[in-house]
Amino acid sequence: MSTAPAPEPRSYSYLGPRGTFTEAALAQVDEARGQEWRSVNNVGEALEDVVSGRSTAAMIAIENSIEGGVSVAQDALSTMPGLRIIGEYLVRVGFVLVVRPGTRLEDVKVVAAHPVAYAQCRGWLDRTLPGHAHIPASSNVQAAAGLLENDLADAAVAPPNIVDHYALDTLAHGIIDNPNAVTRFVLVSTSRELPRPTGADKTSLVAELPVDRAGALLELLEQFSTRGVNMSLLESRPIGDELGRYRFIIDADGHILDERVADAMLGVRRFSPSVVFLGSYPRADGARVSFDPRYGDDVFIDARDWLRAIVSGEPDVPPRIDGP
Ligand SMILES: O=C(O)C(=O)C[C@]1(C(=O)O)C=C[C@@H](O)C=C1
Repeated sequence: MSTAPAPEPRSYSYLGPRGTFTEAALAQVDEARGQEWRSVNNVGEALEDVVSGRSTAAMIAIENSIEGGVSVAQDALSTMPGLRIIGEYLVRVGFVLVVRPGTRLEDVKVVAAHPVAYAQCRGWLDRTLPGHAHIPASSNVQAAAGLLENDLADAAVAPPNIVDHYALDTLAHGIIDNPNAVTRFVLVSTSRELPRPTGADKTSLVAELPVDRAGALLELLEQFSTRGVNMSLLESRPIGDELGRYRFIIDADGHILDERVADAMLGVRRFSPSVVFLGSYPRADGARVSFDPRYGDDVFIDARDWLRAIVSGEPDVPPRIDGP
């Protein structure tokens, strides 16, 4: 009797050290349980692990409800070839201010924080510690761990459970400017296999505009609106080669195997000098995509069959009785 081959061991890279929100996002991935987890120092290293084959996939933060897009992640996904988003995960975030035991609030002059975390606590920090200086840290947990490694900073912005792991004192709880803050994470791999459509999917892409063409951005947006495809994210990032050149990061509702999304992608490809498909994957919130029946799969298929019949000289395809 032949037995099925054992599944290949997998490894997952994430921004460490242990205790980061990125680790909490990875903990939501069923297939990652019991597999190797590689703690790395930044998003570039996590994605490099995937490209080089050291890791099967990497979890990276892509957007925060207060700070917006995580630019380092958006830029890396736009420029490193061969990467695909295969899953999306949400983590509610909150922060405390921690210090070495004995430090008082009035002693705090320098605060270590991950830039995205700092931006989310900026209002509280400016009000409570006017004139403080900020030292960027590679992650929220590293900001806190660094307090015990050197005295470059007096305090750190860190996740609420940090004192369970490090001998630090909490000076203030709930320092985030909006208590409902959420960070969106994506799982990235080099797999060419498309996650199957679920009816609650998202498609991510990056597109550049034709140079110096009036209305080019409107034309990009029309590729989606004329196919009834809703966009949930549109952000611009500088391409970097000269002033005034931008690429657009787009999240659209639906899966590339949905006819209306595929047709919109063909439109973008015809119009944009550079378009990168980043993936179609299930939405973390599970919200089903709603769209006008005029943009259902059957309408696109019918139109294609009609055209094919004309071109190949086949008998006329009868008109759609429920036509748009
Ligand atoms: O994962 C962590 O804990 C991080 O420090 C990273 C990160 C990010 O890269 O945006 C993740 C979530 C928070 O909103 C702030 C920072």
